[in-house]
Amino acid sequence: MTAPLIEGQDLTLSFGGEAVLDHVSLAIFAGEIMTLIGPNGAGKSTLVKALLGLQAVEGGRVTRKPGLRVGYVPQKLAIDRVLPMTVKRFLNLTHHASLSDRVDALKQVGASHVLNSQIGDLSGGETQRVMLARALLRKPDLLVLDEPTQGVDVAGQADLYRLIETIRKEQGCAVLMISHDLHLVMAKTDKVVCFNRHVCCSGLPETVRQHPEYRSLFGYRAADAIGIYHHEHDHEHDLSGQVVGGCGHDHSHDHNHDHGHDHSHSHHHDHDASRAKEHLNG
Ligand SMILES: Nc1ncnc2c1ncn2[C@@H]1O[C@H](COP(=O)(O)OP(=O)(O)OP(=O)(O)O)[C@@H](O)[C@H]1O
Repeated sequence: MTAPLIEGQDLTLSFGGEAVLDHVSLAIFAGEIMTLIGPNGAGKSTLVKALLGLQAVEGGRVTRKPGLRVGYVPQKLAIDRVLPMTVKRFLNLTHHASLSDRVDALKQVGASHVLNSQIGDLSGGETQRVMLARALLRKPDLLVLDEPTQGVDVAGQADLYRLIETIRKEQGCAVLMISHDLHLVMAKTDKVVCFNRHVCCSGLPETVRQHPEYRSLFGYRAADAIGIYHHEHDHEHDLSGQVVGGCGHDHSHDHNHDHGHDHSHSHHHDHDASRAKEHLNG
């Protein structure tokens, strides 16, 4: 097997005494689309930064292929949107690219029309495309996208995932993404890593969607992503609604766990089923 582009082995890191990376091992290989999913505060962005060498870890080792070129689109735009700046100029900020390269990069992401627009005037979808174009100017072996569809409406989200797939095909680059769009991820990813401070489960989307830890983390949204409703509980909740057992560490974070009542036994939830259907229909 060829060497991975990036490999993290047994990574550990704590913030304020709380483990954010708890013995995490992960490898990303050339040409694959890998998506990290997990609840808010699960440590996904921290893991990505650790893999890119932007965040120091306390234990473990990160190995990157020598000469690896990475195009990284972070979660938060580090530019002042009030500052007057055209897209043309923005694309030239971090490294100089010829005008024709900038025009080509915008064409690749279907955003040629914004070349002379002000950054602050772009829609959510256009902003994400410009950020992608900027990452592509590095001719990356690996594109790293932290929530590429933030600020983008539902129809636009599907378009963006299609675009990412096309870019992967045309450029032959690997893609490492963080996403909350479960159903789209399940359709457009080679490998899914379900993450909550440690790797809960990983593999093909079909494999992960069968996994009890995936279901326990995402509740009815997991069913939404599957397209059928069949919810089995493999874990229990304590009185405050925290998950006991299963993948759920005892964090004070939102687990996206949408159960307001106690159910410490295994059964099917009709009310959640109808909500999942509503979600699917609407
Ligand atoms: N530099 C830092 N110093 C202290 N705490 C941090 C730092 N970076 C992240 N954290 C904390 O670590 C935890 C994980 O954060 P992280 O942003 O990695 O989660 P995430 O899974 O990407 O979340 P989200 O889905 O909400 O973006 C959070 O509790 C966060 O507050």
